[in-house]
Amino acid sequence: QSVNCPCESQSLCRINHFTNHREVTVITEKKSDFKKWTWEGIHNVIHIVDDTESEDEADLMCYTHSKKANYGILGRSIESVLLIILQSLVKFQVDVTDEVREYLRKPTFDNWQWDDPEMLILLRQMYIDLNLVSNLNIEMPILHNWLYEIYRNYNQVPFHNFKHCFMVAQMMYGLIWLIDLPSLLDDIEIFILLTSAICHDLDHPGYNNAYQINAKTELALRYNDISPLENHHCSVAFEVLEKRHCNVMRNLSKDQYKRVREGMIRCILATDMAKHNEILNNFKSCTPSFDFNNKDHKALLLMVLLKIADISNECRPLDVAEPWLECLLQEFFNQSDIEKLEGLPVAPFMDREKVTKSSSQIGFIKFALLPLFEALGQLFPVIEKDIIGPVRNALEYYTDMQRALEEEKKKKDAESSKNGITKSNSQNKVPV
Ligand SMILES: Nc1nc2c(ncn2[C@@H]2O[C@H](COP(=O)(O)O)[C@@H](O)[C@H]2O)c(=O)[nH]1
Ligand SMILES: [Zn+2]
Repeated sequence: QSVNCPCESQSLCRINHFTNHREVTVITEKKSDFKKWTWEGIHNVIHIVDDTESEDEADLMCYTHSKKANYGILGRSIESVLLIILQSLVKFQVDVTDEVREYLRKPTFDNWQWDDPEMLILLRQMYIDLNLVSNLNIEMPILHNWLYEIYRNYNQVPFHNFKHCFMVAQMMYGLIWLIDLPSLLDDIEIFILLTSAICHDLDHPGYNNAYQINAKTELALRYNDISPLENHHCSVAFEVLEKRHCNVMRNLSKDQYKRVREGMIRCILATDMAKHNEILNNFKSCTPSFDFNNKDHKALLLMVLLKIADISNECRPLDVAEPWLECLLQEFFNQSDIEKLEGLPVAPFMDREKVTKSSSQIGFIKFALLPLFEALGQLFPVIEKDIIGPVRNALEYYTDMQRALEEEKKKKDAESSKNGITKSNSQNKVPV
């Protein structure tokens, strides 16, 4: 399912067949606006608070010369990054209404109604409304710089992009309020949860760990095949945070910084689905006697919360969740197409010949999603109605869809045999 890409950069598009073409067109249309912006002009407009001016200049310039490998430039033109920065600059001045602040806490939040600069503003609002800005003494210009940098470091791939980062953060934010976590955890733990959610897929290339390992990519070699992607996301997160002008932790004590770093590393590494059952089983064994004074229990809780936020699309309304599934399948198919071309192993759940929306979701919801959500529900029954309920509905929806597909296949098979076509000749396969 390759797409004719309107942009000129064929080499990037080979990797990113599924770039958001609407956005590409919009950006191409707006390209002329950017002619008047010079790098120097941009640099003056963005109030970067930093003592190491020359380093910043180099950082900004890396877009034009692609000095760094990937780091958020996959499938994205320099103009698109600038557009976002400029729009956000204007919008960061804007206050978010009480109505939107309330809506932002709901799992029914619809990301498709919001553009990227608006999402940056909403992320900022989360830090404000959780009192992290005031209690952890986060300076507003630094928070802005950090958010731009986060935005820049997500690639424009079909699923693991900035919108996914936003949605995971938004679900985490919703859970924090729904469970009333500020009454159970301290500011540092809340900061770990939200910041890990924002950083957890930084610079994702759109190809999973299996691909990294089988294709012996730079990341697999660097991390010895051990969660290469999650190690990379985490490493990029701290690279960004280490820049003085982006260091939202710069007013924390050494001890607080250490806690944040340990917590974020633990949470982000936990998002590797290969560790799913191990983490779930550990969590289930501690929930009957969960103790908020026990460090290990709390560490597990934080990991489970991030994992839940990460895979939570199916607890969204159907019109929000289904486009996300389409994005995920696009990314899967993109990978399996390349794997076939390169002669690498192809996972059946990524193969366009074998997978449908329903087959993909039934297994995932039954065996990965629900067991995890229900384990958290044991500890916090308050999530039953708004979080677990919609997942059960989604399972029903996809089960019906699968049944309908099978019925259709049976009918077609019967028709074929009536017309003398043998079953093995039939092309109407229902993928499993
Ligand atoms: N079949 C589905 N797989 C899903 C869905 N949501 C997530 N996932 C898988 O889990 C990982 C999550 O980790 P991430 O950190 O990479 O985002 C993701 O890559 C998918 O493989 C879903 O709704 N259906
Ligand atoms: Zn993710």
